[in-house]
Amino acid sequence: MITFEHIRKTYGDKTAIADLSLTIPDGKIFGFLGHNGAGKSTTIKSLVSIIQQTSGDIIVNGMNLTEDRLKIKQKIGYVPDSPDIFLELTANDYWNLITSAYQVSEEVKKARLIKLVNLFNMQDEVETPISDFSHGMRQKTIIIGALLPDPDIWILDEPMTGLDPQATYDLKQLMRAHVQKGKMVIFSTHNLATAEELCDEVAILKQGKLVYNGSLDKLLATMPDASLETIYLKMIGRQNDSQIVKDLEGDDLGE
Ligand SMILES: Nc1ncnc2c1ncn2[C@@H]1O[C@H](COP(=O)(O)OP(=O)(O)OP(=O)(O)O)[C@@H](O)[C@H]1O
Repeated sequence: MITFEHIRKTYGDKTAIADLSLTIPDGKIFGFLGHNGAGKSTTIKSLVSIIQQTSGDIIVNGMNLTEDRLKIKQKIGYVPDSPDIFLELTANDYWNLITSAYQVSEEVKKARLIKLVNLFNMQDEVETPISDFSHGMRQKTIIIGALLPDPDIWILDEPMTGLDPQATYDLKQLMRAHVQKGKMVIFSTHNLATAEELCDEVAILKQGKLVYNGSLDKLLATMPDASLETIYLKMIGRQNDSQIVKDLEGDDLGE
């Protein structure tokens, strides 16, 4: 279980997250939703120790992140929001870097690497520099790296961006299988159809504040027959968007 207790993060005068408290249970797929700049990546980066919160505590399986950073990091597999890292390395060099940082045994590495590389259809690209990859291939390389050490907690910041339909399908299957083992998957997405299909629990952020946190089913039950997109936009979207579209494109919208 992960608990955020009154987390606040400021960048200079700007408050990116304001007094965020929520609980992420084991055995569930947990989705962070919110408009651009809502604070999803800031929340995720605090959890994976890329940045440090200005105040508040993050508790992971009973350990305080500030006190047990390394122990907690060993349990986490993280896919950042941009796959444009370590561009000079080949895919294989990158995976070797990850497995040595996580002290993954050669046996585990071999067994998992072959399966993941085959699953994501990267067999012919193992020795290619990441700089030569398309966006989706870079994304697959990072996902394989994150999952190689077999971490308990998966934290994926917009993981489907740029993935082809097959890789998206496969990743969704992996996410479901991981939580079925009682483990944890946390991800952020702008794709509300994907969130509706995958998430057990969601946190919806607006300008750094929590608008909803809880079961997706309960949220959907607030408006029977409405999609998550409809509910989400009602909660935090503009009310006058159709007028703006008409102003931009005229009245001939085929409505
Ligand atoms: N390094 C930084 N310096 C200053 N401000 C930052 C920095 N990183 C993020 N912010 C600000 O913090 C707020 C939250 O940003 P964050 O990246 O967490 O949003 P997000 O929900 O992940 O957005 P997106 O969906 O666009 O990726 C934004 O207002 C952003 O401008």
